[in-house]
Amino acid sequence: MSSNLRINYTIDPDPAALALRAAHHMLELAEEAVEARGRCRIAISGGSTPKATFRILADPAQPFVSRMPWSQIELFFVDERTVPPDHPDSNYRMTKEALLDHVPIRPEQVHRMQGELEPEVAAAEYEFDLRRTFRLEGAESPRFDILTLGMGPDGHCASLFPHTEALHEIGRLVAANHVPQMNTWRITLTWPVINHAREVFFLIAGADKADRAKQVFTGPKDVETLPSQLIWPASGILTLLMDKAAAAELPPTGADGKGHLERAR
Ligand SMILES: O=C(O)[C@H](O)[C@@H](O)[C@H](O)[C@H](O)COP(=O)(O)O
Repeated sequence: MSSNLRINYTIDPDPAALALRAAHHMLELAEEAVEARGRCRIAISGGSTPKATFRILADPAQPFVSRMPWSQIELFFVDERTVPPDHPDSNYRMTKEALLDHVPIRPEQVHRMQGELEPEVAAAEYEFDLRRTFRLEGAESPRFDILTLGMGPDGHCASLFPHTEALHEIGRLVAANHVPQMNTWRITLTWPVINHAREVFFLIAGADKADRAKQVFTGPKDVETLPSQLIWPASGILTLLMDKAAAAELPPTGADGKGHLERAR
C-alpha cells in the first residue's frame, strides 16, 4: 500500500455540472474496465447526491444509455439502510427508480444488500454473495473496478459513522454497524474492502460539507471523528468530484481545473 495518498480533485460550479461530470467519469472508468478485463464491477453509495448522476446515466437524451457497457456491468452496493427494498430510505429503491428501471441491466447483474433482514444476517448474506461472485478464497478481498462514495456533513462515508464499531472492523468484508447517533443499524462494506477497489471516488456537493471536507482532506488524522479519512486506496490515489460549495475551503484548482493534495501516512 502506498505510503502517501495523492488526492486529485475537481470543482464544478453547481450540483448539475457535478452530476454530469460524475456520469462521464463513470463511463470512462467502465469502458477502461471492460477493455482491460471484459467486465466492470461497480459498488455504489446511496444518499441524495448520486441520484442526479444516476438520472443522467438513465436519460435517453444523454449518451450514456447507449454508451455504457451495461451488459458487462455488475452492480453492487457500498452500504444500505436496514429497511425493505421498497422503503423510501432504501438505497436500492433510489437506485432502481433513478437508474435500474431505465437502462438495459438484468436483475441478475445487480447485487442488492438485503436490508429487510436482521442486520447481522444481512451482512453475512452479502459477504457470502461477494465471496461467491468474486470466487474469493481465505482472506482475499473483492476488488471492485469502481467504487463511489459520498460524504456526510459529519465526515462519514459508506455507513462508517463517527465513533461506531465498524470503523474497527478489518476481518470481515461486510459489517452490520449500529449507529447510535441515528438510532439505527446499517449494512456497510468495511474500509479495507473499499480501499482495495481499483478506482475510488467521492462525490460531494453542498455547503454543509465544506468545513468537514477541509478537515477530512487537509486536516490532522482523526479517523474516529472523521471516518472518511480511512479511505486510502491501495493505488495511493483518491479522486474527489465536488461542487463549488462543498470545495469552498479547499485550495483553488490549477489552470487545468484540477486540484491536488498529498497526505502522508
Ligand atoms: O446510505 C447512504 O446515505 C450513503 O451511502 C452515505 O454514506 C452517503 O454517501 C452520505 O451520507 C452522503 O449522502 P448525500 O449524498 O445525501 O449527502
